[in-house]
Amino acid sequence: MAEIVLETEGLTKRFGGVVASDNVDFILKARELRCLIGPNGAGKSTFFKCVTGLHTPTEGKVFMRGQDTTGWHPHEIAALGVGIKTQVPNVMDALSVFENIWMAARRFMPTREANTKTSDIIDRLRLGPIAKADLGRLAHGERQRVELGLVAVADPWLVLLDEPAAGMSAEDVERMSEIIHELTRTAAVVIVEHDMQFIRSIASTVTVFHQGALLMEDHVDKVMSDPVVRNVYLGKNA
Ligand SMILES: Nc1ncnc2c1ncn2[C@@H]1O[C@H](COP(=O)(O)OP(=O)(O)OP(=O)(O)O)[C@@H](O)[C@H]1O
Repeated sequence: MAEIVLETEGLTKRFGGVVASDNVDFILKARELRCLIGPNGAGKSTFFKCVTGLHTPTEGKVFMRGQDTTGWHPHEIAALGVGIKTQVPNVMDALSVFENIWMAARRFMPTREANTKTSDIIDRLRLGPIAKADLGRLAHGERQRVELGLVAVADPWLVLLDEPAAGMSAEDVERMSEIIHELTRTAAVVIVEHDMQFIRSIASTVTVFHQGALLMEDHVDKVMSDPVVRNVYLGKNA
């Protein structure tokens, strides 16, 4: 049986009277790919932030590979082998793609190994043609791929991505979906996402949030054709 890499038990976060995450029980197994979806304000980001250490849950627990990580800081979680891509990237525009990825690699390994690892990531994420370009000169979709490279460099067994396809062209979305599939060869991946085209192209199990709680969890096709989800929670975007 596949190992459980991420589990939450009764995960609850309150902001004053608002229950932003409501008693969420969630399980993700090794190399699974899961999208978290739901309408605006459904609690996806709050759940993501409680898991990645950006918020401390009011109640409940988070376990990663069985280790209780509730209330841990993001850097402590990253040190376990978890790759986190938030919407606030930690990159340097004046450095090249290679240099940015190399700097991330160097945090985890000696220089020579970092050189090899950076080349490997550049191949895996198909960044070869832009490896020497300064990050500040890249198009949005290319930047997003580089940011994924920074996450992949540490060989994570769990990758947590917040809206990786936001603002991308259809072509970029397709490429991002290929890359995410490639990541699942070695890691479980959780993605908070709004982009329905991207979610369909990934065609994984989706977890639907509503009013902070889990509403439904099933294959994307089943969820998309569910009348409650379609009419009430996905609305015209479906
Ligand atoms: N820091 C905060 N302080 C107060 N209320 C918050 C805070 N963060 C989120 N909330 C509230 O918690 C609820 C869930 O918000 P959350 O951002 O988690 O939803 P979401 O599903 O990620 O929405 P979106 O798709 O718009 O990003 C909302 O009612 C929101 O207003």
